[in-house]
Amino acid sequence: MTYSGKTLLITGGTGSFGGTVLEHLAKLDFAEIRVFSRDEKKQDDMRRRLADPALSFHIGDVRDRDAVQAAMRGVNYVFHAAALKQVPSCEFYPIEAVKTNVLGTQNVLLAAASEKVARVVCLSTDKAVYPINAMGISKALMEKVMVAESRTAPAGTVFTGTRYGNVMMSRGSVIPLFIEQIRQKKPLTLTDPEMTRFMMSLDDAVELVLYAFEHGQSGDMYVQKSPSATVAVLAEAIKRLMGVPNHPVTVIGTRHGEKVFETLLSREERANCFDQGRYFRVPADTRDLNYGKYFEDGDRGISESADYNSHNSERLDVEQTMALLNNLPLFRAALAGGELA
Ligand SMILES: O=c1ccn([C@@H]2O[C@H](COP(=O)(O)OP(=O)(O)O[C@H]3O[C@H](CO)[C@H](O)[C@H](O)[C@H]3O)[C@@H](O)[C@H]2O)c(=O)[nH]1
Repeated sequence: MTYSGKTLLITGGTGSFGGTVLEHLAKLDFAEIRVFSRDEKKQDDMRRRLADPALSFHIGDVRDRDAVQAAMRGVNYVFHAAALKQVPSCEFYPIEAVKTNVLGTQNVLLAAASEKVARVVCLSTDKAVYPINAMGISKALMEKVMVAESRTAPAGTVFTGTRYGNVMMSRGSVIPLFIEQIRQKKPLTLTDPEMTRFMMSLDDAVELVLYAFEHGQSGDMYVQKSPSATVAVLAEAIKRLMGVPNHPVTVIGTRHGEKVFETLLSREERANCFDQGRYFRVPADTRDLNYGKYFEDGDRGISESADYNSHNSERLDVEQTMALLNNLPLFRAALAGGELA
């Protein structure tokens, strides 16, 4: 596809997703890329760092429909990345998660529909599937809002979503934490050695969003097939790569709001999705609101299906996890003594 003359808006564009997607987009020839976010300092840092005349910066909050609408004028495409995504803060302030993740998404989609935007991709997380914490619950509702709005969107406006798992080396996540603990000669704090997580790089996450952007039909959710690792394997891989195989480990137990594994596709979604090689496409549920059917028609496919989770996906061993980590520029920079994000 050619994007010359087109304008893209990225909500939450100063975050780690925004920074990486902009590197990928530089090759795609957009006329203008608008970054919409709340923090003027982060915008100013990004403006200086990238010094790109195609980039423009818009201060605003997705909770504010007028601000979203104003930023959306003349826009062709939207990546909706703005979110409250930290599990503990959403746990203590669930209504704040609803305001940003649910109502904010509705604002983005309604503004996009009224401004005749061609495509919107909403970013979600594996924590939205069988959710147990407020962050995951709010993201699950966000996905429902995306699918519901896709049903009534005007012709020519396509809403899609992506769901991805843990992004390795992302700010505040376990890998930089373990690196820091090794640097400070403190024991690694393992929650539960058998706990598993999907392992994705930031580039994988960006490629998934670009795939949904280019191929998605309205109401589709896209998921990337991802390998997973236990926390014990991850810790072992980091210790070996940092040359301290005997570094001590303490098991601290499961944290507030944490699951022993994450799920990228529910049983029902897996029964109804399309396998597209690297990705699964989950089409929108096109059943109507006919409760008679709901009580009379079951689906054997669902009964026989299993969900796609980090316990039953391809499991990485220590060597494979080391290879994956070694492929991450941010990890290699950290090994060389660089600053952690
Ligand atoms: O000291 C620690 C911290 C984490 N872990 C384990 O490492 C895995 C990954 O933990 P992260 O904190 O990196 O990732 P989470 O799956 O907990 O979720 C993270 O990613 C989410 C986005 O999907 C949110 O941003 C959330 O707040 C953030 O913690 C988990 O099994 C966790 O139990 C440890 O063993 N020890």
